[in-house]
Amino acid sequence: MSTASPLIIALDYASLDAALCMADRLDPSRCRLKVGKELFTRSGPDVIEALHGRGFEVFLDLKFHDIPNTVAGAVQAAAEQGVWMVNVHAGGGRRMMEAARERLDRRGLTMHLIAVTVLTSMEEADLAEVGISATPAEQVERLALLARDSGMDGVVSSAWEARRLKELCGADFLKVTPGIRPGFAAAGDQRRVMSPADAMSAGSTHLVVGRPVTRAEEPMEALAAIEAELAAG
Ligand SMILES: O=C(O)c1cc(=O)[nH]c(=O)n1[C@@H]1O[C@H](COP(=O)(O)O)[C@@H](O)[C@H]1O
Repeated sequence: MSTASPLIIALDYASLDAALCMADRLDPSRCRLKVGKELFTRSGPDVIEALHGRGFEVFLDLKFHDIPNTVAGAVQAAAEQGVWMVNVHAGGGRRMMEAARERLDRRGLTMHLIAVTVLTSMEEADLAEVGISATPAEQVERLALLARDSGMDGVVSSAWEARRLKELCGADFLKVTPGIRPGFAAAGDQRRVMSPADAMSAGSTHLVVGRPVTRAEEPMEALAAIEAELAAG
């Protein structure tokens, strides 16, 4: 089932059963689901098949970062499982991203292919420690332009960079932003958070939301509250 909703709910669970329990409480016409490293490492492709069987589109968030041929193969494998979106690390460089794009194009595989810029958990001091003297905002801009020029459909960044990325890369370039906190939710361990409505008006095209929905007593009520915040703008 395809949905027009910008909401992607992060299924951050340690078992297939727990993830499917949550999926069964959500509506595939009102959100997509994100499967990350922990769940996929435990469950393997079974989780993707099970979510597809329930009508959900899946964002496979494995943040591939390796030599070009290896990443191209991994991206091909994701596309052949019918995944809606997959991501790689823009830090893997132009040749890696181009190889992934070329592999999909050559096989006629359609799937959104996006690149992670700077993780929302990283601050300027963390970048300095790995030899990057730019600020997070500067580094996000640099990697977003590289990702666009290397054939990516969009990037993952914090919503705080979305406005600038829209100016630089256009409205159609996907801007998938985690760190979203509706009015009713606590920031928790996220540092650079933004409300759903502010993130959309800044230029985000998709909002990744985890705990505000998955830890709510009634996940669909939490999702409806986010939809109401979006509608109120
Ligand atoms: O790639 C991601 O989805 C991601 C990138 C990033 O920079 N920061 C970030 O929080 N995420 C993911 O977004 C989700 C946020 O979940 P909550 O903080 O519970 O809303 C988690 O699954 C994170 O792994």
